[in-house]
Amino acid sequence: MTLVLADCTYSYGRRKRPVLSDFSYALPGGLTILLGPNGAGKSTLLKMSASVVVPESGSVSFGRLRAGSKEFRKAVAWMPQTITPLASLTAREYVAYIGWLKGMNRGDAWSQARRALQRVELSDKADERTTRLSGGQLRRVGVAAALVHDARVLLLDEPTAGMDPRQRRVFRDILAGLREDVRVLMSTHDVADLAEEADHVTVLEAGRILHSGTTESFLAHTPADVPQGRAAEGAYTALLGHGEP
Ligand SMILES: Nc1ncnc2c1ncn2[C@@H]1O[C@H](COP(=O)(O)OP(=O)(O)OP(=O)(O)O)[C@@H](O)[C@H]1O
Repeated sequence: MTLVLADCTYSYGRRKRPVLSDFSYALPGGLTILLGPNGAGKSTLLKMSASVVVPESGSVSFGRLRAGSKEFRKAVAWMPQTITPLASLTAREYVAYIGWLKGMNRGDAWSQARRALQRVELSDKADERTTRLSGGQLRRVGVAAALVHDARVLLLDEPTAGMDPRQRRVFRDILAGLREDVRVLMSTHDVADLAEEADHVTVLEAGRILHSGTTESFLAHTPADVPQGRAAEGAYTALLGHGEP
């Protein structure tokens, strides 16, 4: 059972050209990295998959769960690209609030928020107002919020942006420690980020899938003259034929 987008079209405003047109995608198992240049449609794809925005046509589902249903909301977690700090909420309250929005009862949301903050090593900031956190700390609050309700699909929009190297390591360990049946789709501009851990790579350009397959099949695009350690970058550049990560 997986997350499936079938023939989805979405545009920001009636007169705008669709960002995604008749777009179909089935999220593979394990960890999938979503790559693509600025404006390719990665955030839009993640938002549509999370049912945060609704396609004009087509459908989004997770097994028998239709996007928008309460069960779908519980099963699918989304971490936005920008975590908006709220002066009235501490880190723990923020994470618990997301848990509550996802259908947890207040008690569970409160206790699981503590545990989720522990996982991102932010226990010492649990009672700090979110407006007083650094950019990297806020992203970790975002990761904790995505983890709090034990979702079966995690949709993460540039989760590692702004994280220091130690926190990236912690994040990798979190991914490695997820239950085997949890599927993750995460966007990143750091092409080498998680290239070793990822099971699959999907590359978007201008709303189209340029490549979607195993990490091995992605790395097979690496030109022969690319130095060691830069294979992922080489494969990405070769696939795009141009362009920056
Ligand atoms: N709220 C919005 N209103 C209007 N247009 C938007 C909005 N959000 C995104 N777009 C447009 O939709 C297209 C895809 O944007 P999207 O954010 O999905 O790309 P992305 O691949 O995530 O980019 P980035 O790597 O810069 O985060 C872009 O052309 C962008 O200008």
